[in-house]
Amino acid sequence: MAKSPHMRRAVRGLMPKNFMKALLIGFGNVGRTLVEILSDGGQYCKLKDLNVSIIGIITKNHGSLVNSRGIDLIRALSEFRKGNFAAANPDRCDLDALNAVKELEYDVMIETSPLSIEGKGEPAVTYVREALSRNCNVITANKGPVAFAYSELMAIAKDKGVLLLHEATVMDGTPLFNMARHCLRGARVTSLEGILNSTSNYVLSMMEAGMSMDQAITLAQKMGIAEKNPMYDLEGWDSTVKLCVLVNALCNAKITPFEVDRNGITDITSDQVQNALRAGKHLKLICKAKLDESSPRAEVKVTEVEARDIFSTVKGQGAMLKIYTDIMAPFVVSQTDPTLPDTAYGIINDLFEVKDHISLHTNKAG
Ligand SMILES: NC(=O)C1=CN([C@@H]2O[C@H](COP(=O)(O)OP(=O)(O)OC[C@H]3O[C@@H](n4cnc5c(N)ncnc54)[C@H](OP(=O)(O)O)[C@@H]3O)[C@@H](O)[C@H]2O)C=CC1
Ligand SMILES: N[C@@H](CC=O)C(=O)O
Repeated sequence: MAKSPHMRRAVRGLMPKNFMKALLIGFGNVGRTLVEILSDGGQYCKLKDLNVSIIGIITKNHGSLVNSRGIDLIRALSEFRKGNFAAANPDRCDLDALNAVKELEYDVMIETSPLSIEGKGEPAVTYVREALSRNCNVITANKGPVAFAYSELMAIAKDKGVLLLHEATVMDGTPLFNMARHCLRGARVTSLEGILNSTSNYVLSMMEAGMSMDQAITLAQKMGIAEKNPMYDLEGWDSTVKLCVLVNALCNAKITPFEVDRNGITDITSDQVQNALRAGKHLKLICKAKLDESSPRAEVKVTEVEARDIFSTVKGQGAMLKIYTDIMAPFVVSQTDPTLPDTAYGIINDLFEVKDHISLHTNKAG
């Protein structure tokens, strides 16, 4: 591959040998939180062995930073807090995501651009496909690629001998896909049931406490947990894509979001929430998938759950997944009050997996 100006960019600082080079697509709530944690030298002592260096940060409207020897992350964060990467930053450039994915040299691409339902996961599906095709590992927090193109992308990853990981896509950093990969071997997942969207559960909980839907949505946006387009949360799309990721990854089945029978919480009124509460019940956006037949059946629906139902214990932005298998009795994975560091941790956990993979397999074409 010809060396582009971005690859020859000025060398500042020293990147020790064996550092994993990461290209970060997106520098929003998730991307920035990840960088804050990675750049916070002393606080997280168990991260010191990760040895990751971010060589590119790409945004859509806020410019990009590229340095093949590693970006100064503290400077990037501090400049971005003032609104943008500074024009005086020697790493600043206008490289867009597709060209960055195609041109730069990196070991792992981290995808944190927004979910797109209308675009069926694009342009992130293309970014992931391009990175995998270049023998690069991929970690995505964006659910689009794994909800819309799971089998195609996994086949490329397998063919190239690289990893496509997505722990942060469902229940943030809660070890769900890692757990399934290592601890569900030999068991067939037959059904899934869960509350998977933090924002809608938060909104319903706040409406129980007397807040209006609009006030609650504004708070969820301030917390950084709502999608860029919050209607994806409220109309059940985010739950739907998460359910698809779970079905595709845990059940080895093929499903895309448009095959899910979906509704959301947009039409739910405060009166309905309060009436349920008076009857000792709670309104919850419940996701269900059944894998018994040849093609999976999946739905996302507002459901009145009894106080004794385990899903009624999911408060605020919490989430819960009940997993049914052919061998064991159903078990539950639950998450309390996740915030952005939880999502960033999902990516960090995947980075450790990529690091191990790279040290085991040295078949990167370069
Ligand atoms: N927030 C959360 O709690 C969680 C989010 N996720 C997922 O993680 C992803 C990121 O979420 P979040 O950080 O909150 O989103 P934000 O909207 O805060 O940030 C998105 C970032 O992606 C950039 N971007 C937008 N379009 C493109 C594009 N076409 N190519 C390259 N970069 C692009 C944006 O740049 P610019 O600002 O310049 O437009 C911005 O830097 C989403 O897919 C979301 O579903 C997953 C788990 C939890
Ligand atoms: N918008 C999502 C963020 C995490 O995936 C949610 O509310 O759950």
